[in-house]
Amino acid sequence: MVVNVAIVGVGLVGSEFIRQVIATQSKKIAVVAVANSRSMHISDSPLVDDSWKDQLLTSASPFTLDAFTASLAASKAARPTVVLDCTSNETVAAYYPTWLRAGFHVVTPNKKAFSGDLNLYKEIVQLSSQPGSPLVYHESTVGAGLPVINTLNDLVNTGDKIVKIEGIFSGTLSYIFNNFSTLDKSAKPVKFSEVVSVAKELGYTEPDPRDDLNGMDVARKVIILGRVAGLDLTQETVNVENIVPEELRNLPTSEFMEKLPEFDAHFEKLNQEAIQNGQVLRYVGLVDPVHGKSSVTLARYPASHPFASLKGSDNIIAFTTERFPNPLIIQGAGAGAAVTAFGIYSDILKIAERTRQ
Ligand SMILES: NC(=O)C1=CN([C@@H]2O[C@H](COP(=O)(O)OP(=O)(O)OC[C@H]3O[C@@H](n4cnc5c(N)ncnc54)[C@H](OP(=O)(O)O)[C@@H]3O)[C@@H](O)[C@H]2O)C=CC1
Ligand SMILES: N[C@@H](CC=O)C(=O)O
Ligand code: NA
Repeated sequence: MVVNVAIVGVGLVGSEFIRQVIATQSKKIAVVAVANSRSMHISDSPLVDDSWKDQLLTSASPFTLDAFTASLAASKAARPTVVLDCTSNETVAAYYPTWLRAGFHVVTPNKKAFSGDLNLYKEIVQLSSQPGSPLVYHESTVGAGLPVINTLNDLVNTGDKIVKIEGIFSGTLSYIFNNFSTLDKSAKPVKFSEVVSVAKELGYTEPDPRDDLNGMDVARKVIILGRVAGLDLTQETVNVENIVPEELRNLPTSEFMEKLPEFDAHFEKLNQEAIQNGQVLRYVGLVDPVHGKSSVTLARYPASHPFASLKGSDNIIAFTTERFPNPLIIQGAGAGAAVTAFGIYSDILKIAERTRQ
């Protein structure tokens, strides 16, 4: 079945998703609406080229969630409609119950609804879990397009018992520490602030890189995985190590990037302490249902550990379960527009498949 897709948020990820749909000439997906924080463009026919960018730029329709939703009602009568949230906004995330009640499916890489208010999360699960109810997919909220949520759901739904989920869940922090903290003597030494700037330029970071460095992005992923595994995790119940120096925590984003070089020596000291012990620094998330101690920490690993040999912006997620005492491991690129859009694209194809008549 062809599904209509209405996108809120056409930045890096949203626009890459549209590019992939157009490039593959999808027969299952018709992108019919685009919006950013200022305006919206509702199209009479599916987008087939880049002209939506100009149409959105010159659109006279200001974006509001209510107006956007009302304009989708007509298209819903013709086809199933998926609202795709490609913002990182909490107000947009809090609107999912309204969309679900209106009969729209929801797909998103936005972590806020699944890692924020527990009541919102439970309401979304409840509204999307009745027979015939609209569907919610959020694969790209953890490990971008890597099949992490799907695998965890399969483990849980088939009755496996989760013992531990441990990994490097941040493409940004993986990239930063893989390059900054290495035992490879042939690698060119880099300054911490330089490697953060490159991660931002490559599109791995959150709009404000402090949302990665303060551990909140990883904590959100730990909370999402914990909740899918059946735990009522919240930001209060996950222990998070914030590595943003105190002095930089309340500055505007641009000033933060300007001042970060002043703290290069601090990060280099941490790095040298690890390296002199034959270890590297890695920023690691842990879901621990057995001991109830889920956490995010900057830890040290010896060269022999799988976390020490990661490359690029790869994520690694190890599920230890009753059936997999030797962990089931998923590894690969966990950030960047292309792989995040891939996760969204495959989620929407699942909805197209499940709504086939
Ligand atoms: N980049 C990555 O590697 C990954 C990203 N993600 C997630 O994907 C999502 C999108 O990331 P990315 O594309 O990099 O972000 P960008 O900042 O590039 O784009 C965000 C888009 O959302 C729009 N937007 C923001 N607030 C609102 C609002 N209140 N109402 C309507 N539109 C709004 C922005 O519009 P405007 O331009 O007008 O502000 C912009 O179009 C985030 O949730 C991120 O966490 C997940 C996995 C990996
Ligand atoms: N900033 C995040 C993007 C994906 O969630 C990351 O680096 O992993
Ligand atoms: Na994923």
